[in-house]
Amino acid sequence: MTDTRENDDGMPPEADAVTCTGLSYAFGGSKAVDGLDLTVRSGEVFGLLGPNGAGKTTAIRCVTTLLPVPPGMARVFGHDVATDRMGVRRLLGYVPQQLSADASLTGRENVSLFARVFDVPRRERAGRVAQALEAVGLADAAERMAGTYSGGMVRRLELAQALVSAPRLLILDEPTIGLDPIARTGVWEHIMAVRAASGMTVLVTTHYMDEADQYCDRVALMHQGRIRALGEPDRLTDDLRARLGGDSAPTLEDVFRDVAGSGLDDGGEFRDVRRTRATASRVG
Ligand SMILES: Nc1ncnc2c1ncn2[C@@H]1O[C@H](COP(=O)(O)OP(=O)(O)OP(=O)(O)O)[C@@H](O)[C@H]1O
Repeated sequence: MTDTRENDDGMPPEADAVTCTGLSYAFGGSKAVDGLDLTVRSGEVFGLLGPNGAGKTTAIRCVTTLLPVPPGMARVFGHDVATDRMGVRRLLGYVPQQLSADASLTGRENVSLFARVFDVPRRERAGRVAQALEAVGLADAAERMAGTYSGGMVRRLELAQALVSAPRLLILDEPTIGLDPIARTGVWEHIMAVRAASGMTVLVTTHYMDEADQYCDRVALMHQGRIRALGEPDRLTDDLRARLGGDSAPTLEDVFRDVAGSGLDDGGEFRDVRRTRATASRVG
């Protein structure tokens, strides 16, 4: 029997979270995103991977409505980003690379600010703010100024800001850049716990291949504005292993080097973090 139920946004429940069809964006004459075809399924953790300059942030900014694209190129749960910007924005939580936490406010005040900006109903605000802080492990630090937080705590605070509007799609642009390995694991553990509890879809950009391998259901490998490979991390590495033969044990980074070819070095190394966020020092 056909399922005729609709969500609050009037879309059928099975609509994919993100659909990009020939998504392109140019700065002047230079194409940053060049014909991206991509589907992020509802409920999955999807990683958009690539070195500096691959076009990840530009693609994300098109999907979040921050950069204008023509109709038909990108949809969020069926809403066209060009013709239904508010419909799209209501469904999104977005954590950009740039800092969004205010050092002179407490953790709770920072999240409350977002609750007001995102129009969380007044009577629900305090509860939702507390819930978001709890979800990222900051309940005990909620009354401290954000300027006293570590880099990992600031990143989790930004996650709480995005979660307070209970988005169906959480978009994170390089959520762990500039953090030490322990803080990176902490951020991911909270992302995965929230996703497990809420079933929300997560779209994340990263150039840390190991994180994508560990946490993403599917990944797209992006280079010079185009997707070079797409699939489950294990499937991508298995395919390369089958091609290489012998005792090879390729990683996702090997898959990337294989599909990107020699052009990879033109676009920067994965570990060449040009714009390390240095979160703690900048917010303090
Ligand atoms: N505002 C802008 N004006 C001009 N060119 C830009 C602008 N933003 C990005 N670009 C260019 O577009 C291309 C893609 O950049 P983008 O930031 O999307 O890549 P990225 O994969 O997110 O890399 P990074 O991890 O460094 O942010 C790069 O060549 C970049 O120099």
